[in-house]
Amino acid sequence: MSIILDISKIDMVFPTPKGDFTALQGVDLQISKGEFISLIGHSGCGKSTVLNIVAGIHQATSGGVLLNNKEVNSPGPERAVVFQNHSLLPWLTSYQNVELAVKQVFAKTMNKAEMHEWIEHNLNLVHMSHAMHKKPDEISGGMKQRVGIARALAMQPEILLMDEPFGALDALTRAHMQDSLMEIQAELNNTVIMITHDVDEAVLLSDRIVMMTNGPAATIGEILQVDLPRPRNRVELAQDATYNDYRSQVLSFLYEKQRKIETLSQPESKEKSSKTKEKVA
Ligand SMILES: Nc1ncnc2c1ncn2[C@@H]1O[C@H](COP(=O)(O)OP(=O)(O)OP(=O)(O)O)[C@@H](O)[C@H]1O
Repeated sequence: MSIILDISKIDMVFPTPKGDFTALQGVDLQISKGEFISLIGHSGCGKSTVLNIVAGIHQATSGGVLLNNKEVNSPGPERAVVFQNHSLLPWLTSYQNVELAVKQVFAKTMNKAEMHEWIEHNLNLVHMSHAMHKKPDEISGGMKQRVGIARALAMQPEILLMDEPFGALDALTRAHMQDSLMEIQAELNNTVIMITHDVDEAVLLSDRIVMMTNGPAATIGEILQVDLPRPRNRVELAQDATYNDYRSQVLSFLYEKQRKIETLSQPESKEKSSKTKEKVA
């Protein structure tokens, strides 16, 4: 398969009042077209920093990112980002939120009728046609997240970047969203990088799970290839020995090899790392 994204030897150093802080060191990852990659690691290890560099929001201190052999150094519609908190504009309806993105990308290539059809098509993909004229405060958290995904998909990005997209949802809604995302990806063959704290979510959705070491100077510790046939069914997989073996390998990396040492002098990391544990329990 062809490499679409080349993350090459990335270091990221943030200047802070206490001096330079090396967040990432030597992060190197090549991603093929159509791959679903999860980034997992303890809180604060640098997952969002990696995603933000790929999104073009941050510039790596050294090393760089190539998308289809072109250097990434600013945000662009070919890399759509879905955040945990949907980030819809509250004064616009679901339809209008998607429309805004579509106009940004396709104003020169689509006429009005084509745009209308394309917006409806993408809202349909995430099963939101029935509420497309509602504003964000009139729909549930899961529905808002669906609109955020429709907006990202409607830009026809080369890569979908998802930063804990389902982190704020209840378990049942989360499961529905994961299933929808798997269906959409099977249909569109999107290349996806998703940050998650949820081991089951990572194994269920991914082709590869990229496990990051704890910072400072975090890097990729291990990469797990998930060779489970698709379509994947969560109920059947719960009993599947291979699935459970993958799950154990991720847990072992997080809680044995990269055990997060919590001390009283690190109240913030203590609070943050409990986020990972909750999802795992
Ligand atoms: N702009 C910045 N200036 C200084 N330090 C930063 C900056 N952005 C991130 N960091 C630090 O870099 C490290 C990595 O942060 P990052 O947000 O990428 O971690 P993360 O793995 O995504 O965390 P979480 O899972 O909690 O979202 C952290 O120690 C963080 O405090």
